[in-house]
Amino acid sequence: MSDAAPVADQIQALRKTIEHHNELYYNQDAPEISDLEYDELMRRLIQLETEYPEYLTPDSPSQRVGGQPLAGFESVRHRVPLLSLANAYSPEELRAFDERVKKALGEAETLRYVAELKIDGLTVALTYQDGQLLRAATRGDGEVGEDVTANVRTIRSIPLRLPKRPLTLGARGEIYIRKADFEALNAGRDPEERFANPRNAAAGSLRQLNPQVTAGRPLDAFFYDILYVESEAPKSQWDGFGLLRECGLTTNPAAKLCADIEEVIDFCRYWEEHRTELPYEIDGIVVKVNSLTDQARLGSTAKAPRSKIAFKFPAEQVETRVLQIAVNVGRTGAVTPLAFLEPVRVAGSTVSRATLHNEDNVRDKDIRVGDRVIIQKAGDVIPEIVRSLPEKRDGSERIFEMPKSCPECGAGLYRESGEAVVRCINSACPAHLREGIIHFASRDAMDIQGLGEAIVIQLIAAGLVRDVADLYRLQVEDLVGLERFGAKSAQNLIEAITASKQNQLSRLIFALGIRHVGEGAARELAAHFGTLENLGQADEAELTAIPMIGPKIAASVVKYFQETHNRELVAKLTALGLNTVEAGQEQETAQVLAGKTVVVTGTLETFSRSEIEELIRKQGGKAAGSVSKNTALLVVGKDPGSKYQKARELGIPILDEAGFKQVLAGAAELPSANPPEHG
Ligand SMILES: NC(=O)c1ccc[n+]([C@@H]2O[C@H](COP(=O)([O-])OP(=O)(O)OC[C@H]3O[C@@H](n4cnc5c(N)ncnc54)[C@H](O)[C@@H]3O)[C@@H](O)[C@H]2O)c1
Ligand SMILES: [Zn+2]
Repeated sequence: MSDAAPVADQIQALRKTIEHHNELYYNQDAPEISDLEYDELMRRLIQLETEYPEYLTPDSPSQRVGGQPLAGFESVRHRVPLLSLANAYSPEELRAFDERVKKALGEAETLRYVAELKIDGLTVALTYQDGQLLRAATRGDGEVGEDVTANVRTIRSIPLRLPKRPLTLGARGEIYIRKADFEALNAGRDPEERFANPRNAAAGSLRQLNPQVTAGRPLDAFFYDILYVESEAPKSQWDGFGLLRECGLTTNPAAKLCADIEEVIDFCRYWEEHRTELPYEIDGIVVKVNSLTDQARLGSTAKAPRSKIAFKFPAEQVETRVLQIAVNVGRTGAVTPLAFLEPVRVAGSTVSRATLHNEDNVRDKDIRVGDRVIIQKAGDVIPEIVRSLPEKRDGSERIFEMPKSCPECGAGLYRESGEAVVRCINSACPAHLREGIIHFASRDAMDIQGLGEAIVIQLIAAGLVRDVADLYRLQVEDLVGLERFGAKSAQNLIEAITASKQNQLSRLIFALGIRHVGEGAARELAAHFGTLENLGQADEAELTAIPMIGPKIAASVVKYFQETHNRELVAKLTALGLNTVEAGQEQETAQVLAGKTVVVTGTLETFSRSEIEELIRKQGGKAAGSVSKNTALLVVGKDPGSKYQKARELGIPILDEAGFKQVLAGAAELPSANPPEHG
C-alpha cells in the first residue's frame, strides 16, 4: 500500500481547494474560478473517492450541498431538504441517466421527462401558511438556510398572499437578475465593486442584511418545484407548474414535457444554441422524471435526487489575438500577468482582457504576444485563455518575460518557494498602498461609499494618505481643493469615513487585508476573540483550534501582528476611535462560558453541531475542534469519537448533553478538572 499516502494527500488537497472555492462562491458571492473549472475539480474528487472508497468521509464536499448559512441571518431548518443536482456533460451521460432510471423503476411505460431551463441564479424556498407568505429561505447547506423573508418580500413578482386559495405549501424556485439589469446595476458601481456575473449579483442582492438595499435591486424569480402541499398535491412535475401558476408564482415558459430522453437531448441542443437570446442567463437544462410517485421511488443520495439531472452547457470558446501582455500589482504585492485581447463577443459579452494567473501558466500554455488564442468564458466569470494556436504564428510573436522588478516601484520581485506568484514585497510600494486602501474601503470590508479607485489615487498623489489610518484624519478642507470635489461631495466622503468607524469588528479584520483572511475567516475570528486586541495576542495553537481556521490562516494572522508597523497601524486605528469590539461581547455580563474553550464530540439529541457551537459562542465560549490541555469542557453525545478518550487522559471535565444544558441554563456550575487518567 505504498501509493496510498499520495492518494490520500491528493484527496485532501482537492477537498481543501474545493472548500476554498465553496466559501468564495456560496458565502462571499465572489468566485475566483469558472463553474466549469470548479466542476472539473469536483469530478476529480468524486473519481478518486469512487476508486478509493476507504477515503470517503461524510464531511467531504462531494457529500455535501452548498455552503454554510451566514452568521448575520437567522437560520431556518428546511422542512424538506433542498438538495443539489448531479451533472451530465454530454448526450451519452443523459442516456446513461435514462438507463439508470429505467433500471430502477423497471420499464415503466409511462416514463416521461420534464426538461427545464437551468436558470443561473440562487435557490429560494418559500413557505406559505394558509395562503400567507410566512418565510423565504436560501438553500444554505440544504438542511439549514438563511432567513431572507424581509428581502424576498421586496420582490414584486412574489405574492405575499396566494391569490386563489389559502393553501399551505412550500415552493422552490430560482431568484435571478436579467442580463440587461445586471449590466445597468454594474455600470452604476465602482469598478472594483462590480459583480462578476448575474448570479453573484442576485446572490449578493438577496443576502443583504438591509432589505432596503434588496428592494433597490432588480430581482425576479421563477418557481419550479412544489416541496410539499397540505392538500390537492399534484401528481407530476408538469402538473406542479399548473399549481404554482395558480398560486401566482411565475414558472418558466420554456419548460417542456418530453416523451423520451432523445426529445430531452434535442431540447438541450436547441437551448445550447439559443441561450444567448434569452434575457437571463442559463447554465444548462434540468431534466426531471415527470411522475412524482416515480421521483419518490427513485429517492436520493446525500447530495442529489436520482430522478433529476442537470445537463451543463460547455463553455463557449472563440478565437482571438493577444495584443499585449501587461502586469498588474495587487494588494498583497502579487504581480500577475494580464492579456489584452482583440475584442470579441463570447457568451453574450465583449471581452478584451483575460487573466493569465501567473508566469508558469503563461509558459505552460506557451502564450506569446501576438498569438492567436482560444479563449473561453463560462456563461459569466472572468474569461481565460484555454490555449494558443502555434500553427498560426508568423514569426512576429514575442515570448513574454516576467519583469524582474516591480513596474510600480522598481523594487526587485520575489517568488516564495512553492508559490506560483511573484511579489513585490516593498511595503512602501505605491501599488500596495493603493490596492490596500481600495480593499479597506470596499463594499465587503469597511464599505466606505464614494472612496473608489480614482479618489484613492488622488488622495495618495496629494500626499494626504500614507496609510488607512490617515483616512480618519481627513478634513473637509483637505478635500475641497482637489479635483472632482465640491463642498457637498467632500462632506459626504468625510461622513462616510466617519460612519465606518462604527462597523462590526469582522469588517475591520477583513479590511486590514491580512493574507488568507477572507470574510468568512474574519467573522470567525471576530466571534471567537471578541476584540482586536485579543486577536493580536493569539498564538497559532489558539487560532487553529477554531474550526474554520487552518494553519495557513493562523500563521498569517500571527505574522501580521508580529510586524511592528502593523501593530502601530492597529494602535492608530484604535486611538482614532474605530470600533474594535465585537457587538454583544461587551454588554452581556453573565456569560457562563466566558473565555472557555469547549469541544463537542458525538451526536447530540437536541442540537445540530452548528446550533451548539452558536450557543457556546453566545455564552462567551469558543467552540474548538480538538481536545488539548486548554480545553475547559468536553460535551459528549452519542457515539463519541477519540476526543472522549483524549479528554479523559488529560483530565478535562466532561459533561453529557443534559448536564451541559443545565450549565447553559445556569442551573449547574461548570465542573472542574478531573484527575488525569493514565494508560
Ligand atoms: N466557481 C466556483 O468557484 C464554484 C464554487 C462552488 C460551486 N460552483 C457551482 O455551483 C454548482 C454547484 O452548485 P449547486 O449545488 O447549486 O448545483 P447546480 O448549480 O449544479 O444545480 C442545482 C441548482 O440549480 C438551480 N436551478 C435552476 N433552475 C432549476 C430548475 N429548473 N430546476 C431545479 N433546479 C434549478 C437551483 O438553484 C439548484 O439549487 C457547481 O456545479 C458549480 O458549477 C462554482
Ligand atoms: Zn512595488
